[in-house]
Amino acid sequence: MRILVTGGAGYIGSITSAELIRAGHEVIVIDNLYQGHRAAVPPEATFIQADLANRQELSEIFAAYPGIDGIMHFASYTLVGESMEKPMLYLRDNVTNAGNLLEVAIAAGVRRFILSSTANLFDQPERIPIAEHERIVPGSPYGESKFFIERMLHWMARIYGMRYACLRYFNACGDTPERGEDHDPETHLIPIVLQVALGQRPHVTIFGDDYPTRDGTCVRDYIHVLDLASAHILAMEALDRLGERRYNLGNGQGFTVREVIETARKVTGHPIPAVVGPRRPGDPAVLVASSETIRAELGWQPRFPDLESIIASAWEWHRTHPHGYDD
Ligand SMILES: NC(=O)c1ccc[n+]([C@@H]2O[C@H](COP(=O)([O-])OP(=O)(O)OC[C@H]3O[C@@H](n4cnc5c(N)ncnc54)[C@H](O)[C@@H]3O)[C@@H](O)[C@H]2O)c1
Ligand SMILES: O=c1ccn([C@@H]2O[C@H](COP(=O)(O)OP(=O)(O)O[C@H]3O[C@H](CO)[C@@H](O)[C@H](O)[C@H]3O)[C@@H](O)[C@H]2O)c(=O)[nH]1
Repeated sequence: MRILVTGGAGYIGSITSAELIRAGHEVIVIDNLYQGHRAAVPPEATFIQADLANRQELSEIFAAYPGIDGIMHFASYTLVGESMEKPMLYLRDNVTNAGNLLEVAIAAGVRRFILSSTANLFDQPERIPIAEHERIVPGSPYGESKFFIERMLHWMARIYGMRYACLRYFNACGDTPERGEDHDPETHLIPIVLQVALGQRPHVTIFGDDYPTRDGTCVRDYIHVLDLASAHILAMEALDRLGERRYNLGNGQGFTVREVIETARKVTGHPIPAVVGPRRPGDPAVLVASSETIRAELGWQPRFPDLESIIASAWEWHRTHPHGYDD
């Protein structure tokens, strides 16, 4: 298939692009390099530097590259914490950019779409692990923006026959030997912890230790980026028979912030000092996925179920790329 990947110079998009190419698909990447890196885009992919805010330019791209079979939409503002400080970047820009993309794609006849959605749809889960039928309560403007895009897709399906899957990732992490997580500023827990191990930060700050969890720190479900990539490819290849789907994607096991730091100490052999700070607004206490639906419907199986192997894969990339793609 000829797949358009928005955000394909970013962390998850670039690794998924490489996996798509390995599976025999053709990849066209659109990225404005706001967070992405040109060097992360696989050399076999076509790269177009463009901003989804520019609908005219998007139309020109679809005209220049006819016959796109499907879209994987990763490009987004992505941070829960930032969305509590700059809500309109999320509520306006994330939604408008997705709307531009969908409108142009539909006009060009594209009818397959995979959305990077999020666990942040579930701020107050009644049951853990969280299944797809859990009540949706976005935890932040970020989560709300993804929920709105999910609803947009629903109407595009009803009105234009769009086939789509919303993949609600829990915490993406881990790297491959060639590509890794390199954000500026970095806000995600695992890369921050590894920057401490590299001597680039004096310590990691734990955002709150008074949550109702086993050690007082937040529990998250950490899923390897290659397992996310395989879910995207399986879903894209199955969309014609699936129609309209939402899948929660995680390992089904939760780890506290303290457990992540402890595992990173074991993997790196570094003491990784940690200090406790205040809670970060927008963070729910516990997010753990039930991924039974995608396992049953698509035969998806995570290849990296344990935290130690996930952190080891991230450590390998960070150790060999201490300054990320700038090395
Ligand atoms: N990292 C996670 O744990 C996680 C969890 C759930 C969902 N997600 C979602 O997955 C997707 C990818 O996340 P990531 O961690 O790889 O983020 P990322 O920031 O590494 O990648 C996003 C890419 O999109 C590009 N981009 C942003 N706005 C753009 C625009 N207007 N036009 C063109 N390109 C633009 C950026 O330059 C970047 O390369 C996002 O949609 C995010 O919300 C991520
Ligand atoms: O310096 C840090 C950074 C993070 N945390 C905590 O570590 C956990 C994980 O945080 P982080 O790695 O920033 O990920 P999340 O905020 O959980 O968000 C990610 O996971 C969401 C789904 O759960 C996605 O939607 C987002 O895009 C993605 O950024 C949270 O409890 C944070 O409070 C710390 O204690 N200290």
